[in-house]
Amino acid sequence: MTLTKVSSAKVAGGWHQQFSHSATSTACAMRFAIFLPPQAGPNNPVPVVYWLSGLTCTDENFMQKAGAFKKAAELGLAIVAPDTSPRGDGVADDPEGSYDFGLGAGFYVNATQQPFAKHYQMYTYVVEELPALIEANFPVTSQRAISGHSMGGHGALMIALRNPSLFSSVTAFSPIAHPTECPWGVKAFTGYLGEDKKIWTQYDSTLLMQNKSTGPAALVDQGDADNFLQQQLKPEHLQQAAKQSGYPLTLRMQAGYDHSYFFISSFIDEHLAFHAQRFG
Ligand SMILES: CC(=O)Oc1ccc2c(C)cc(=O)oc2c1
Repeated sequence: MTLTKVSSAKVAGGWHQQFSHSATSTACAMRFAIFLPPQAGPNNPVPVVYWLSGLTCTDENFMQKAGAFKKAAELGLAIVAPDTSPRGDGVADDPEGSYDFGLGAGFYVNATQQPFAKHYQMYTYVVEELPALIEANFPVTSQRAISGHSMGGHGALMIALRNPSLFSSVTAFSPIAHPTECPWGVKAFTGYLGEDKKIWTQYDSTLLMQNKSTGPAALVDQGDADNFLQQQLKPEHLQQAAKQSGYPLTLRMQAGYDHSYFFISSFIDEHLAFHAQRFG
């Protein structure tokens, strides 16, 4: 598999790089960003934290705004940030061009509906194709954790819950915690997965957590001044699910924080430390 280097810059003693490659799962060129800490090398492979971004984002938002590099360098963690949807000529978009469906809004599911099914296979891309590519081409171990924001927080929780042997821990900022019961989720799942709500359940963190008493340790931070909290995010549903099943979830309400990267940058060090502790 050929990787094309798009950019490279030294940061925090390590390297931030962007690559594009031809992806099989999404049948198009995909771009991702990677941070390699200074200690990563052929004789010292490091664990990887996968970061899933939110609506409208690309591989760039987290890398430019989260302020994660110094802590990741200190802890010896690589970070990989994929794009949030397939893109390019021939990739279907929302005919209305909205920000919450289509390009930049893949929701980390495998679409079954036309015209999205050909390219919108973000679940397989993130769970299978990207980690295989990263582990074949960079000095990393097969130890993985996953984290994300909003739509990406939904993706991180859902992917960790469905793949407990692949991810040792999961953290999320402001996740869309119960997508089958909020407007963003209902719109995306109807468009990508169709009307059958039974199919939706496999992609809903709250419904998955309700039925699991064990799995990757989970940490969720949610700002209480987030404009999307009540209508879209519903973290209390996730907490109730964890209470019901006994799942190891820590949900922290953070006073005064909103939905932005100011919030993420305030707590990202703690999320990286949470993952590092579970890598051991
Ligand atoms: C860079 C940035 O602020 O990203 C951002 C802004 C808003 C949202 C919303 C509203 C939802 C989401 O899933 O992600 C997201 C990301």
